[in-house]
Amino acid sequence: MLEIKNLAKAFDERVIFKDMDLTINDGEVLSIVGPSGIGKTTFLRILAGLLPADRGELILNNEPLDISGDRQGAQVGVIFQDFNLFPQYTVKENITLAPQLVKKMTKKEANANAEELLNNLGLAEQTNQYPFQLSGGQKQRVAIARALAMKPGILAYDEPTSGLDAGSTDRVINVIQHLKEQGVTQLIVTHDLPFAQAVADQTFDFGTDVSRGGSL
Ligand SMILES: Nc1ncnc2c1ncn2[C@@H]1O[C@H](COP(=O)(O)OP(=O)(O)OP(=O)(O)O)[C@@H](O)[C@H]1O
Repeated sequence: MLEIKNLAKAFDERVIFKDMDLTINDGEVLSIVGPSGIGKTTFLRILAGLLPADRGELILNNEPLDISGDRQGAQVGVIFQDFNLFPQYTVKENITLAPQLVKKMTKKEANANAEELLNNLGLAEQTNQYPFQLSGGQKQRVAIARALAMKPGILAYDEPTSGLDAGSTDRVINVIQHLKEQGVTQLIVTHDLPFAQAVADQTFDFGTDVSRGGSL
């Protein structure tokens, strides 16, 4: 379960959002919608531990997450729009490197874990390929597998259907539903309202469900 309490962020005195309260239960899919420039990516970067919040709490499975913008650990898995795969490594290496370095998994454990994830995500044939050899949808699923390999408490996506055709969007919906059945808690930032309606148990409107303006 992720609990967000009284979270606030300003850039140079300009309050992007404040009084943000939200709870996502285990295995739930939450979509975050709202107009361009309203603060969705800023929130995602705070959740990912890449940007500091000015106040508030993030509590994942009863453990407080650091909100200083310098978090260690991989409690939140994020799939960014450009996927950030390592171009010089194969699909399997992309998925097994961090678990060995950060989670201290043995190579054997990391490989077994990667193979299971690749099978589940329909990527078995791509195991030894490099990112440049993959389609956009395949790259995205590798990014999902890489995030899941770190066994995060929550998986978050930034605009996962942007640039995808209808068939690929359906595939993303299937992957999210499959992970939901396995109990993975997921948060999705999206502009795509039909997609949000198709996958989400709960929708948070960043335009209306947080306060902004004034001072912190
Ligand atoms: N590092 C920064 N310094 C100052 N202002 C910033 C910074 N990052 C974002 N902003 C501002 O914060 C506001 C929210 O931006 P953000 O990218 O979070 O919006 P968004 O809802 O994700 O938009 P979009 O849907 O277009 O991606 C914008 O006005 C943006 O200009």
